[in-house]
Amino acid sequence: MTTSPKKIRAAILGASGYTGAELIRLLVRHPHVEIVLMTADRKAGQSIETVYPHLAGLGLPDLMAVGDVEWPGLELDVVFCALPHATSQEIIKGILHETGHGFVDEMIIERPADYANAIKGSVKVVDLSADFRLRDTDVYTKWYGEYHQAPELQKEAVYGLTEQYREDIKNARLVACPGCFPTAALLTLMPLLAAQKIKKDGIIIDAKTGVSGAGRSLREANLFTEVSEGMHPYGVASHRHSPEIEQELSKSFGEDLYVTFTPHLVPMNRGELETIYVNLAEDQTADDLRNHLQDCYQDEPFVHVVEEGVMPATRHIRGSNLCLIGVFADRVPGRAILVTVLDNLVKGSSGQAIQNMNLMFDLPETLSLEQAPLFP
Ligand SMILES: NC(=O)C1=CN([C@@H]2O[C@H](COP(=O)(O)OP(=O)(O)OC[C@H]3O[C@@H](n4cnc5c(N)ncnc54)[C@H](OP(=O)(O)O)[C@@H]3O)[C@@H](O)[C@H]2O)C=CC1
Ligand SMILES: CC(=O)N[C@@H](CCC(=O)OP(=O)(O)O)C(=O)O
Repeated sequence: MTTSPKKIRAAILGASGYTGAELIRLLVRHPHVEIVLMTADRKAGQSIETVYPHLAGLGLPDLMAVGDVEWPGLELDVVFCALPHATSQEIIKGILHETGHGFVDEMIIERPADYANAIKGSVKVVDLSADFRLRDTDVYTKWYGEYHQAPELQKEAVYGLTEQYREDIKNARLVACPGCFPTAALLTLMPLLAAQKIKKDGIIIDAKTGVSGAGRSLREANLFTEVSEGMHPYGVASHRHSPEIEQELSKSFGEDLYVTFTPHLVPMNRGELETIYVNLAEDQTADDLRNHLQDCYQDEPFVHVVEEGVMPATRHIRGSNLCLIGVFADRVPGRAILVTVLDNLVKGSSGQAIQNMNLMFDLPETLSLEQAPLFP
């Protein structure tokens, strides 16, 4: 007689948000995961089908306020944190505190007993927010405008760009999933810079994103009337993803570098497209870049380099964990243009988070992420 293995007990903090809903959509098909806790803020107390009728009939727990959670007895194995940045760090600090590896600071953890015995020593945290992505505390303060509440964990966290940091992610207890724009930019540029196929100077990342990237909170700037039938840049020369992209690219290249990064909001629900302009290194051609990227990603389940002449588009990745990369020669000598697409709510956040969780639990990386994109 075979016994079925015990399921991974998962919590989704911020389950009523866009990335939270996407975690639910994907995880309910995961053969080894059971969602035992879901939290919300304004929506606390409601059932998930009230908030999201598309998630009806799945037998999920109701949404709770974080402060009302009876942590003891939950015996969580993994916590997905899909909360706004700055909110995540305090809660994660509290959760990891009681594992015996945490860093005690009674001034900051006001009610550590709330978490006492709730969490097993082996609990793992997958954070979707920006709180643990930047290594340097001062850089975090500069770009996010506040002091970090858990600087030790900031140093400990593993940057969750799966294809680059797979081995570190497997052994991590806290993974900081990259932002959606950095995911596309880094998957495209890190292998090229590491192999010195492109120059470090003059990299331009022109990004377009769907409106769900801004989250579900009501913001004037995201009203239908503000967004439909037009497009506009935002965060020009000041977007928080610039230092995140530079941190990782500098590591790949081995020297500090800067990028010009400009995101644009376009009237679609989800999806992201980056057109990236680079200067080729000596003796390199666009074909060399394509061949190199194809070699790097040939065994990857989710990152694909399209054949010459094929144009990646957001409709090719919608609802999937795919990232597609196209490489084109510029007519300006010595330059190339790369086009990268992914779904901000899947590979750009929740899908990548689950990919990382699979690694952290020694499971096949593709579990619950295999579905093809929704097309047309
Ligand atoms: N959207 C995207 O494409 C991406 C988002 N991310 C990051 O993921 C995280 C979640 O984003 P997203 O899902 O878009 O955001 P949403 O605004 O859609 O959802 C935020 C969630 O957090 C809850 N929440 C808000 N404030 C608090 C609080 N003070 N305490 C406890 N819970 C709170 C909300 O509850 P309620 O609804 O009840 O108010 C909701 O469940 C963010 O850090 C974001 O930057 C990363 C990559 C891509
Ligand atoms: C349309 C829109 O606003 N998109 C968000 C990107 C979402 C994301 O990845 O943000 P975090 O770094 O906070 O996780 C933005 O540009 O800030």
